[in-house]
Amino acid sequence: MVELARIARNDFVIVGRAGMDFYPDPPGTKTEEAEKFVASLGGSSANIGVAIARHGGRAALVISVSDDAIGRFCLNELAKYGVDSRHVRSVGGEARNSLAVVESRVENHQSVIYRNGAADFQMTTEDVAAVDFEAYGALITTGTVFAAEPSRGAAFHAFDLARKAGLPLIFDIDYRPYSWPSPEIASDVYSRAGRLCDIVIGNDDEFGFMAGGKDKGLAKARDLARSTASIVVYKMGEHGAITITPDEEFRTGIYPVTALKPTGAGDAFMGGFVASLAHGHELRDCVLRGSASAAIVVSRVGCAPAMPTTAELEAFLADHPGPTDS
Ligand SMILES: Nc1ncnc2c1ncn2[C@@H]1O[C@H](COP(=O)(O)OP(=O)(O)O)[C@@H](O)[C@H]1O
Ligand SMILES: O=C(O)C[C@@H](O)[C@H](O)C(=O)COP(=O)(O)O
Repeated sequence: MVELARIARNDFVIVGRAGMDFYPDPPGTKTEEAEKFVASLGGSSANIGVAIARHGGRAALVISVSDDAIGRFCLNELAKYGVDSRHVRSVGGEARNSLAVVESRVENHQSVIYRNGAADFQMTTEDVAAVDFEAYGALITTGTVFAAEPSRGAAFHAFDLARKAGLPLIFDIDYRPYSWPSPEIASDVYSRAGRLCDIVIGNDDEFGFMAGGKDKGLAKARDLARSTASIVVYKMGEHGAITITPDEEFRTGIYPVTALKPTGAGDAFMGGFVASLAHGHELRDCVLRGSASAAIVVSRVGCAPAMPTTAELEAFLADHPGPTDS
């Protein structure tokens, strides 16, 4: 385990992906009936980068995007949000950027994600070797990066280099079943990656996949906190979260809101959580501020554009009657 204090630098390097999201417009429209779509930046790692930037932190993405109009859209959007793209490589050939069509509705919600020949899987060990990890306060990885080569090897190489540079490793399990060759490989690779990390965050389904069965997910989370991780957050959507450290375990509730859609919650949670750690809040407050950030995002259209600033988060916390009992 490394010192988590370095997170206070509030300067994060994020290994993962950026994509384009399409939202059927107006909110509530079903995709199959849509005539108009609003486009915004997506991809869970990019969403986390935006969340951190909105909270006043610095975020740099280590990713590859397609060398075409969609990849350039992602680069333009990253610049607009103040997310550093100096480590982004554009890849040519047949690789295509991740594209998500995400409905702004809760009932019968549909998200369709196109990841055929995904450009982000083209990230190489050379790409990560070019990063000066010493310059950052912590590394964040979203787990889909481990689903295929060469990005799997590249992400493990980034772990090695970041660890040598003394960075805490923060892992969002981010399980996208369709990106993996099989659930067994996902479970093996996730377990290997999870054991290397200091902070592991995922929802109940994701820990279940890591453990090889939903009923074993919480035990897996506890096992990580007992053996290798300093903080594990086991999220349960509308049922809140269980936070586990080597010394304690506590439950937290959610901030009820009128949700417009279920997506983006995990990315907002991660951004709000790490930003709060960087600002020196107590662990329980970090979890609650992550949860409140997620509540704000599910009540707005989009994921990246919905991420709250710290001022918006403070205003939300001041107005809201408080989290549900856990
Ligand atoms: N409908 C909701 N209303 C308020 N908060 C929510 C809602 N859904 C999720 N959250 C918050 O977001 C956090 C992360 O949600 P979760 O669904 O577990 O993430 P993921 O996007 O990774 O599936 C939860 O722990 C909770 O605090
Ligand atoms: O991460 C993706 O590839 C999908 C995103 O582009 C999209 O913004 C989204 O739906 C994020 O929400 P999540 O699925 O709850 O992470």
